[in-house]
Amino acid sequence: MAELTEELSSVKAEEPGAPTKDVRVHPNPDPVGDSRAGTPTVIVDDLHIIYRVYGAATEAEKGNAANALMRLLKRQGRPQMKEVHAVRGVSFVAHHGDAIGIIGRNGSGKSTMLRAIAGLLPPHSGAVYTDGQPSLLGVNAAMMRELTGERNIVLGCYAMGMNPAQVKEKYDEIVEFSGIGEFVQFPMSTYSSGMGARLRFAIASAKAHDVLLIDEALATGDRDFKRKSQERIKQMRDQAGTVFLVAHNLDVIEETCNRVIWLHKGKIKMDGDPKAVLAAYNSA
Ligand SMILES: Nc1ncnc2c1ncn2[C@@H]1O[C@H](COP(=O)(O)OP(=O)(O)OP(=O)(O)O)[C@@H](O)[C@H]1O
Repeated sequence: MAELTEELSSVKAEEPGAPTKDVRVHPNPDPVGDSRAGTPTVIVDDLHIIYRVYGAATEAEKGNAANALMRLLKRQGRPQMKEVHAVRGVSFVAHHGDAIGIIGRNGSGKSTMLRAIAGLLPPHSGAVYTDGQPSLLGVNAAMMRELTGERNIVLGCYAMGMNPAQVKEKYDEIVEFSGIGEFVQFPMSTYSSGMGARLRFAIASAKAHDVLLIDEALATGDRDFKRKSQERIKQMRDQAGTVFLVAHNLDVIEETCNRVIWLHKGKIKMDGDPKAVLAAYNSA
């Protein structure tokens, strides 16, 4: 309970029955200009996410005649459900104006945690509280590959809640930012993975987001695009948005984020200043 600050108490007081322990509050070390900057925007409280995989069998349970006979004799069905405990008791508080890098080895739970913050995965236990609507921009963000870039821009903008006049106003800027040029008239199935990623980011970032979750979407862009996208993330922070960035490219994390969370086997191994966390991660 020592780690629970007054700030968090006041936010969580509005949630009847909300758990009040094991939440780490991290002060924003680099607050930006907006008056909301520094106030909590995402609270993750002792979050556990468990996937259930049906029909998965261990080596020992795999289908051989002896195992099948034993199951028949014991009147058991096929090997049942397996559980993957992907996020194991994660707690932290993010603030308006934060850009938080999430790092960790393959399978450490980064994407799972982002999907849970976006509300796409229900917690097994614990909770996620958000101020504003989180938007997840991932490698597989919904785009229609058979449609042109142009159609995807229009549909993507509508999906983010823009009206036709706003789409018209933003269209040229999105094409310009994505740098895909005349390819905007081509089906997205003809795009390289970098071009697709640039267009996705250009569409998603055309709107101000309370909480934008970016999962490896910047990984395939070239240097020029990385610079532009980092500049745009900075603008979002200035507008008091909160950005979460999952990336294996640690340079992008270091240049873009004011805070880094290192996940290891579903738990937070370290949380703090990017330089310190990245140094520890690199020497692990
Ligand atoms: N849909 C799913 N069903 C079952 N298990 C899953 C599913 N998605 C992820 N997992 C498991 O959850 C754990 C965490 O996976 P996750 O994708 O969140 O890790 P990650 O840190 O994002 O990995 P990477 O760096 O490889 O993208 C892994 O053990 C993975 O096998």
